[in-house]
Amino acid sequence: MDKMNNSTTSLIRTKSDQLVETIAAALGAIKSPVSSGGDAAADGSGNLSRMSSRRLAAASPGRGSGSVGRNTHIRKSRSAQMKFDVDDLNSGAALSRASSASLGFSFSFTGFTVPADEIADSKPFSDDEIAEDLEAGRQKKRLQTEPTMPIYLKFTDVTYKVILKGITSTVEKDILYGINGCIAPGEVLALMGPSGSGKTSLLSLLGGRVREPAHGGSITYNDQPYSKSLKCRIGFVTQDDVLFPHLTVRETLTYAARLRLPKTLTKEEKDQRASDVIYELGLESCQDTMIGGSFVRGVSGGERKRVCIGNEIIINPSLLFLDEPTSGLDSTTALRIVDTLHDIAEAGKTVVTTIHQPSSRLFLKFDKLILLGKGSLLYFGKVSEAMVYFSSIGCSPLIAMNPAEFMLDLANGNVTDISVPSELEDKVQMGNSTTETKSGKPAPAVVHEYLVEAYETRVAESEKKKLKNPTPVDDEIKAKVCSAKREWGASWFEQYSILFCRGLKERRHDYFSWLRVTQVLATATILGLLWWQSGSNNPKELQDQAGLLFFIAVFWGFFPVFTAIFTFPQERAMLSKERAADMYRLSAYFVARTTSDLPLDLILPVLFLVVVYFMAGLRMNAGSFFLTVVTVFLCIVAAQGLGLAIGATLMDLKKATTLASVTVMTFMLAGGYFVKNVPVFISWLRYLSFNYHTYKLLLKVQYEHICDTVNGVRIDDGYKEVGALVAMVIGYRILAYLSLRRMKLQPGA
Ligand SMILES: Nc1ncnc2c1ncn2[C@@H]1O[C@H](COP(=O)(O)OP(=O)(O)OP(=O)(O)O)[C@@H](O)[C@H]1O
Repeated sequence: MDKMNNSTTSLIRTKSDQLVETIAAALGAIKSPVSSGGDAAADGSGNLSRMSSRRLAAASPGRGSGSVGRNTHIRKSRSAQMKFDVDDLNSGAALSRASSASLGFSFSFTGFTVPADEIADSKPFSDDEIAEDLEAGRQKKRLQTEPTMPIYLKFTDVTYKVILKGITSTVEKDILYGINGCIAPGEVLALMGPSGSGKTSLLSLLGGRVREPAHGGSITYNDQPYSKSLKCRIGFVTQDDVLFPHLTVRETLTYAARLRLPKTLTKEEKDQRASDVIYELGLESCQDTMIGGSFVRGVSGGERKRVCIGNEIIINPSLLFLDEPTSGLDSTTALRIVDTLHDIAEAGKTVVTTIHQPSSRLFLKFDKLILLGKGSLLYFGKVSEAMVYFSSIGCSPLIAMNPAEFMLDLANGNVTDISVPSELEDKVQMGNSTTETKSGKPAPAVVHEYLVEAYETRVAESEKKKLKNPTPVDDEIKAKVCSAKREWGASWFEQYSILFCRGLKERRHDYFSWLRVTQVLATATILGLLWWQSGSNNPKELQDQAGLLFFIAVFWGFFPVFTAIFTFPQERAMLSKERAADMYRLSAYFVARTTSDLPLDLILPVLFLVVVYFMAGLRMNAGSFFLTVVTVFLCIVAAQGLGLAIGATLMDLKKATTLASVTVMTFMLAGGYFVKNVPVFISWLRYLSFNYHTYKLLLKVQYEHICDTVNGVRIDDGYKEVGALVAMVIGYRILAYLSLRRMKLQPGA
């Protein structure tokens, strides 16, 4: 028997266990400056050992409870700190390898990763191997992420309401009613509840994503209120995957690293971090695949979700919020993602995630749980103690049931296959139709009321008292949270150039879209054929040719407006998300976004004019051709400005296209070709029309050497027209920029 035990033990003793012992001994000898001597070392090794064998422990509901007791979070956070101490000793590599090996998924927040199959081998370590590992760790130390600042998140009596503005009245809708809870570094908190129970709202509030003072109660980070400096310490993964569909996985993460990582890192170091994250999240095989979207096939849903998580963990956040990271994924992929979250938490981060219908295996992996029902708190505490709590209030499953399903049923007020306490049964027996359903079970509203009351009377007060205890962090760390200083990852010019390149890459398919090129060339050829070698030798010919010039002014005034309208409404979600994370200055984004389209704006009209100009036999000299190209270019940029301004102001494609079509039509009619004798009271309209100024300039370029007036339009020096177009180019863009500035960030974005 003993023999058998011994062999089993030796099998269970993996490389990590041996390493843990070695490191614990080393720690004991060296005495890390952060840990408090031998005790801390022992504690740390215990935790490290727990981490490496977490997979075994996670399967048990008792995980994180029992002997670990009330101080789990403090000890866990110590474990996280210990991890960094250990990393400092260059030994973290093998430890995290061992922990990821059991997941079959290579993840290490220390930056050292090795393919899972390489690690899975359970052959005991030799001393030489350990030395090699330590040596490797020393060599790769520069790849490590900097230690995370621990953040304890506490929230007390959090309420939230939205104001719904109707046509005649304004209604207030309560979303959350007095939610309490806390989470420490090293822990993963799950927010669970039926659809519409307020999970996303609570997550957005905790993540500092709700700006308006519509919420009550207190939310603190290391006992300090939210401040802008926290933005760069918070990662927020939204429910919808907001990514650029035409960028590859590597490009997405590289641009995020370049924009978000601090200026102290070089470009190479930032790119290396992106590579580390790709490796850590197991995205190597799809790193050069496009993300994809509704119209483009790309990476799978699980991979996309991991890219979203990578986008956030790349900044090494202290707090990571995730809105339904496992929705729509199969249970194995979901499990992988939750394992990843655990690995992230183990590195000293505080992780909060909403979760929808988890499997029982997945559910038991979380440390803490908040169960919401219609915006009220039904349970807050350890996951492992949730079932005990519900049975203590008289609610237990009558058949074998996934605990998450049982709790969601309760939160929905559905007590089929669930035993209810005598209090509720009594209400049913009284035969009141409002308290009883057809099946003789208490009505959902009654169950909800009972659960809310039970939590408030039995647990809420003692939990609130616990929340008043100060968090165990230094004043220096607390002060860092309050600092109002906002730090950009890159200078304005760097932000501009990164965003410019990203814009070019994202829209490269547009630039070389044969559809657009064909559209322009086909129109040009038809125009060339219709006006084939037209002359300007007599007034009739002149009038005919002026018609072509007017059409050119209208064509290049019309298209840019309608393409530019889509720019900001389409990128709204991305802009909201990136601005909420303070990734860049709005001005850098705006200038980059508007200038990255310019190359195409120049290529297409040149192609168009090369065909039309020579087919239609317009004035044959290089100067005239060049001035015609410049005029058309000015018209395009002015028209684009109008489109950008309309799109940014309305941020609604339907409204924007309606307004744009009316405006473009008005400008076209006021352009000076169709109506000559415009009434004085409306004649000012033409000065607002870019078609009018472009038409006048085109007439000047073609006919200034022949006549003073063409088709009723006077030809003068052209300065006014150029001035007006330049004013439009700038003015409309300023309007668009100001509209974007006042754009509200969407909560949860
Ligand atoms: N800005 C808003 N305007 C109107 N109603 C809102 C607003 N924000 C939230 N709500 C309402 O508040 C309730 C909670 O919404 P929330 O998105 O937080 O729920 P949820 O639990 O995350 O739901 P789901 O699981 O379906 O995503 C819902 O009834 C929702 O309609």
